[in-house]
Amino acid sequence: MDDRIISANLMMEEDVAEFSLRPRYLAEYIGQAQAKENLKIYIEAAKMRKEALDHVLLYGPPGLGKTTLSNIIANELGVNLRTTSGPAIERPGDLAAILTNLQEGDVLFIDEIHRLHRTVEEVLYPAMEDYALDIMIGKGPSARSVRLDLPPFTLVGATTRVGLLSAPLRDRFGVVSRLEYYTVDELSYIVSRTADLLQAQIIGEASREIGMRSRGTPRIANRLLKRVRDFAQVKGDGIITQEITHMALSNLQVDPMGLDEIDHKMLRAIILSFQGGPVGLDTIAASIGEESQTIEDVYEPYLLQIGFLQRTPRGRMVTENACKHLGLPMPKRS
Ligand SMILES: Nc1ncnc2c1ncn2[C@@H]1O[C@H](COP(=O)(O)OP(=O)(O)OP(=O)(O)O)[C@@H](O)[C@H]1O
Ligand SMILES: [Mg+2]
Repeated sequence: MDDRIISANLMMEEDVAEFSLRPRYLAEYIGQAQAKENLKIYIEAAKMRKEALDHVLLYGPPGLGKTTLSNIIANELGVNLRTTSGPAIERPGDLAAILTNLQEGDVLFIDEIHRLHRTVEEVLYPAMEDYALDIMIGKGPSARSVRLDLPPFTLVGATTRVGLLSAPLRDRFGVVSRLEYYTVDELSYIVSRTADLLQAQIIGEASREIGMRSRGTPRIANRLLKRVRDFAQVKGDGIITQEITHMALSNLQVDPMGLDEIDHKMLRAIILSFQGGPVGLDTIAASIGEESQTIEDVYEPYLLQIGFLQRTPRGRMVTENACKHLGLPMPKRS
């Protein structure tokens, strides 16, 4: 797990604190209008029919609110939530134990569902489709399969890498929602809301400033707010002003677009060493001493989103906007 201030990944000590900042109902959940509207209807319909909600797959970059939304789904349905994750379920029997303990209508949340073991995944197919569990009794030629009924339940799966999901698993979700990066307005609102919960005083411009530098990601917004609050307490009178925010964020080396040294290093390398690209991901990774996978999952998505980077069949290319932002001339390509 990386420890950049602008990492969208959850840091260890945030785990507990994050819990209390999580919105608990759809009405408190900011942004993601599309996903929210649809879910609201499906939840209401399921409740009217007194049926389990159809299985829901949530996907999108880290820190956008997948775990939060799964909690909300259970709350709105008024059912129990059982939480686990792909890598935590080691054997088919582990999943069978979880499934047989569910009560009617419950939500089972499987985080990082793309990391489920194949053998475990196969238990899930009949469970999702027919609310049934096929178990083998005996060994060798006398082995036979017995089918157990499960209570109707809702599987909520979350993943940052939907491309790694097998087709049979993906096809068994009735509702598939992609979470999008948040707008600056939405993030500013989230920052104000979190400040309220933390009983910190923040002025509107400061919320906006933090919103702008949060890479479209609520988790980053909340983290930056907490660090800025520290600065306000020590260097100011506790009130989070725009001035304090500027000072704190430049100390944290988060630039006005929310980019940090590693983003800078990567963009500069592409511009200065590779004429702006196209250049392969592995080559970029080697030249800045990072792993390709990390670049692809963590750094690159936001740079693509803001149009600083382009993916082409021959590799990554920087854009004119990226050069402008870094104050470098756009390289001439031969
Ligand atoms: N729509 C939202 N409104 C307000 N706060 C939000 C919203 N979405 C997320 N947050 C806040 O952002 C933080 C991160 O959200 P969450 O843990 O749900 O992200 P995630 O998508 O599950 O991330 P990961 O992929 O790392 O598991 C939470 O603390 C939550 O308070
Ligand atoms: Mg999560």
